[in-house]
Amino acid sequence: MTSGSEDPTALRLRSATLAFGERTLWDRLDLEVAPGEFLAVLGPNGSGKTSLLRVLLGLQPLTSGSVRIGGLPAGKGNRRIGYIPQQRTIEPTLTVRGRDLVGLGLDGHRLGLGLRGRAERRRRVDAALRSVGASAFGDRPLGLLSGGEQQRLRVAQALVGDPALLLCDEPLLSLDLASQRMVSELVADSARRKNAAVLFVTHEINPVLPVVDRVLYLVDGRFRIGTPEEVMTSETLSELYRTPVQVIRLADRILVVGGENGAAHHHHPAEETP
Ligand SMILES: Nc1ncnc2c1ncn2[C@@H]1O[C@H](COP(=O)(O)OP(=O)(O)OP(=O)(O)O)[C@@H](O)[C@H]1O
Repeated sequence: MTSGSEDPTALRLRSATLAFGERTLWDRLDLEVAPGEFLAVLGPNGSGKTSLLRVLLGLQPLTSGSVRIGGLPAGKGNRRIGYIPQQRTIEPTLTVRGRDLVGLGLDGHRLGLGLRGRAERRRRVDAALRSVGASAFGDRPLGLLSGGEQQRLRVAQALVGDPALLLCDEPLLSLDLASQRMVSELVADSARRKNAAVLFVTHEINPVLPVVDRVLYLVDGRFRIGTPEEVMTSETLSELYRTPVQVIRLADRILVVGGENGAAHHHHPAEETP
């Protein structure tokens, strides 16, 4: 846990509202996330998931309310935050190596430019590559790696600076089911080891279900926060979507049928289990 003088919460939103013009993305959101906690952020397209991460990164001011990261106001370049941005395809011609990408996660960390600093930088990058099982391909050009391998490196980049808060924006998109599980577990294990809190934006709860502590579900300005058992019910989701939604539990999976976003659960064929 954190020392006594620090804020015991990794992040705290109080009555946080974000609106663009007439459109309110979320209204009076109260959220506290503890160190080591894994929060999945769910919701249909345009419900404000990415905007929430941008607020925490200090890139987007709130319309009203307050935000604190480890007790401090959100601000740009916060080294306590690790960030996995929404995935872009890496050009196959990109010759930058994985370890260079991971090293970018140390920019802004004052390790010095001398020999000592360079050695320390290398030691940390090597450790981060090892922690995601990427040592074998860390020296290969990024563009030639598979989606799952690239995603491991993005996780390593986000973790190399030892963040207290890890923000992940749909890191599972376009990965096959096995890679989705692998990346989810990697993020959860690494964060838990360092007692870092995780906000994990995803369309699909199933790959993260085994590691999720709580869910924040955003729909059209409304939201619910709770354990998956509390939030992922027909009653709660029907209320949120204001239309009948059926939640079906099938073995260890949750199927959501109906709701304006019902189809979103089938947008990404890679996410479906045979
Ligand atoms: N700076 C801005 N000015 C005006 N509108 C914005 C701004 N930033 C985001 N929006 C709008 O807010 C809405 C929410 O966007 P956001 O990217 O947060 O949604 P999301 O839940 O992450 O969606 P997706 O699942 O599609 O990624 C969108 O309709 C977007 O166009």
